[in-house]
Amino acid sequence: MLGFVRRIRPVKRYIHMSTLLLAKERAIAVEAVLRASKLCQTVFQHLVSAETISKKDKSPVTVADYGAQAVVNSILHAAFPNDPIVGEEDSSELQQNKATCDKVVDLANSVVDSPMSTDEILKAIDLGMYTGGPKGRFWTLDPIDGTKGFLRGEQFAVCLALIVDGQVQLGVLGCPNLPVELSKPDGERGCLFTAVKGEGAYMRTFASTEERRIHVSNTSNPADALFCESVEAGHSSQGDAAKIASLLGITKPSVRMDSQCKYGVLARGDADIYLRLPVSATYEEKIWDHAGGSLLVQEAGGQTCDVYGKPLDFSLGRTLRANKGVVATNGKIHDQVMEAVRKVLAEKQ
Ligand SMILES: Nc1ncnc2c1ncn2[C@@H]1O[C@H](COP(=O)(O)O)[C@@H](OP(=O)(O)O)[C@H]1O
Ligand SMILES: [Mg+2]
Ligand SMILES: [Mg+2]
Ligand SMILES: [Mg+2]
Repeated sequence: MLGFVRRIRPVKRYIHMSTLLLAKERAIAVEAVLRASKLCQTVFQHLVSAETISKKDKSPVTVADYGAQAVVNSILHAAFPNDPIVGEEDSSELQQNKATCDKVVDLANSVVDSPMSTDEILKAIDLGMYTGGPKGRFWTLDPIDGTKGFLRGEQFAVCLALIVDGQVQLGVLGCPNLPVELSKPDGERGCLFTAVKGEGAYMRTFASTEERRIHVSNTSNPADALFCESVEAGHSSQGDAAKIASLLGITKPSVRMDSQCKYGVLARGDADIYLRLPVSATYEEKIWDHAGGSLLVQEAGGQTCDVYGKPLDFSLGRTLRANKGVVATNGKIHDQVMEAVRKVLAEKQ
């Protein structure tokens, strides 16, 4: 029994008034994601320098990854002690590095109400070692999705979702660097997306608790579509994406963006398609990279599936091993997009 988490005081609730289902889960998840997002912002301000970026030194993101996982897991465990967690990180490497570990402890304690010891923080991180699967309820956490974007000072997201009997029921994405309006990159940043299955998708800014319902775009001609894809060529085949775009008659360049922020911009209608096309035959997508984002797009009126048109299957453990890649659209152009995806993949056979 992890007695330490009882010391964390109940968190303030920000519940959308019409939310009936999973109200407590939603409120706790939002609070946990906001606190972890704050930790990530602190790390970026204090630990990321031009030198870090030029040397491809990943240590700041390592500190933020562990710190954010410790914070979210401890808040979840205090509120829902019986819920297992599938988290991306575990503490094994951290235990070998005292200097990094000390930084993680200080950071995590800067955003929780009651300080935790080193041992408590390591235990909180390792609450994330659950294997997932088809039965019961569990959370899945990506403490920083888009680690490369984080280091570049671009997009990243703290991503949390609740899965019950293999179905994603709740998703919360904290996107600290995402412009509130994509067309105003120098304007306000910091967006929090929330979706509960059957209850729609919502967005608020970090600065305000007021939520607004969001919807996918109305684009019905694929040629007019704006599509988004990863920045990293190793995560999604940009060549295949370009061929699919060309088949659809799309002439606008893609929006390249790290992390599940892509699902957020699609859900609020700023983009029409998100393509994630497999680069390697063996890579299995991780459930924490897609659970929250895919629910968000569906609840905003869009559609998601893999490159073969199969629904994403979150019931098989820590990865989406029955799926390959991801296609998400505003729904209205889904069939045309899938036809183009099939053609391009068939040409590769
Ligand atoms: N070969 C690969 N194909 C697809 N995704 C990959 C990959 N290697 C790593 N990733 C995942 O891509 C995620 C980032 O997605 P994106 O490219 O959309 O920003 C990473 O999440 P982390 O940054 O949390 O590790 C990682 O899990
Ligand atoms: Mg990730
Ligand atoms: Mg991550
Ligand atoms: Mg990672």
